Amino acid sequence: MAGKSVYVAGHRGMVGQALVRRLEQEDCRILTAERSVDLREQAAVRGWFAQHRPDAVVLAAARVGGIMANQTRPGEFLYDNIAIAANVIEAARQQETSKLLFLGSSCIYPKFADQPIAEDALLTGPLEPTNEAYAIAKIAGIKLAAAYRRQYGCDFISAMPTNLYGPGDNYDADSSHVIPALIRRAHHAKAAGEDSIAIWGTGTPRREFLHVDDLADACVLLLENYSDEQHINVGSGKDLPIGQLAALVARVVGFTGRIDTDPSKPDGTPRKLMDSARLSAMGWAPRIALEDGLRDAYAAFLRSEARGMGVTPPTP
Ligand SMILES: NC(=O)C1=CN([C@@H]2O[C@H](COP(=O)(O)OP(=O)(O)OC[C@H]3O[C@@H](n4cnc5c(N)ncnc54)[C@H](OP(=O)(O)O)[C@@H]3O)[C@@H](O)[C@H]2O)C=CC1
Ligand SMILES: C[C@H]1O[C@H](OP(=O)(O)OP(=O)(O)OC[C@H]2O[C@@H](n3cnc4c(=O)[nH]c(N)nc43)[C@H](O)[C@@H]2O)[C@@H](O)[C@@H](O)C1=O
Repeated sequence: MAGKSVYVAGHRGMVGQALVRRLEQEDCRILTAERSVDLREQAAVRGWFAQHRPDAVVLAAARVGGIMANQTRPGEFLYDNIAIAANVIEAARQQETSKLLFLGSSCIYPKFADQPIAEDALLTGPLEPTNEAYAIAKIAGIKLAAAYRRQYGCDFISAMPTNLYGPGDNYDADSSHVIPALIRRAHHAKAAGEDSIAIWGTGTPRREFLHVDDLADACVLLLENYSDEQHINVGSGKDLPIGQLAALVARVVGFTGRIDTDPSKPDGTPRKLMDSARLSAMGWAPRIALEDGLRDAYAAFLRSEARGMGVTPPTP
């Protein structure tokens, strides 16, 4: 990284913000693009790359959302993510970018893959229907990076993060992932003195969570040390049922009421714990335990609520 220019695509998002925080500790120049550069537009992306010619790219821009957003807006998730991946990867090839890291997601794996899921489970079975569109776009991105390595010799690599959370998350009630949704719901129920909250689905699906700062460390390690076609899993190695997660979030937030389930909402895949042994062998390990990470995320939520209301945030 020393002396290189690194373009963080999607720097306003949760992962992009974490990457910028992490790259600020490196001897590199961070490049970002205005949001007016719509990465779905081929000419805009080509123009930006021709002007800035980054040495390295981390592709953390995507149409992202939780289970409900994925299920109800598959057209956007498929089109936007295919277009963003194709435009950025092709522009990087044209401008001879020396390193590119594409970010996929653990939802690329078959719904009933053996657990923990190793990288070679890709394309061995049917996908989870709630996020099939997003998964297909992400698989296309992995395959494009791999094909460009094979055909053109581009040093393009891919990482598959598990479910992420942390500062800068999306707290929208309908489109968010489970952790920000539960933080928000428990916080507002506590403030309103309500005696219960409901979680979507049955509470039995298991999920593996990783704090976004641990992902940023993994990305820098891969950028500096990894150069191969094989995509790399990035997970914490631990999962838990959503019902238990909800109890943990309630404890962190200080909500003491009942936690009900809402089986009319989708459960999604029953389990997607990844095998991250390849990355561990390179010397990476997560540093942030789930409960500590949830406290950090709740503090960030309080800061963002306070900014919205123009007041000083309370202590969590
Ligand atoms: N969050 C998670 O749990 C996981 C995320 N990932 C991957 O990590 C990456 C980042 O996700 P995350 O940070 O959570 O998502 P966010 O939604 O927080 O950030 C995505 C960023 O991409 C930008 N973006 C979206 N569309 C365009 C576009 N057409 N042109 C320019 N910029 C665009 C968004 O800008 P704007 O908001 O202005 O539209 C936003 O800043 C994605 O590739 C995602 O697939 C992988 C596994 C899990
Ligand atoms: C990262 C990953 O994110 C998405 O997949 P997902 O893992 O299913 O993500 P999720 O965080 O939205 O839900 C996790 C679990 O939690 C349950 N759940 C309970 N209560 C709420 C709730 O209030 N909101 C949400 N969103 N989920 C809830 C929910 O029913 C599910 O069982 C993919 O579409 C895809 O984008 C992807 O790759």
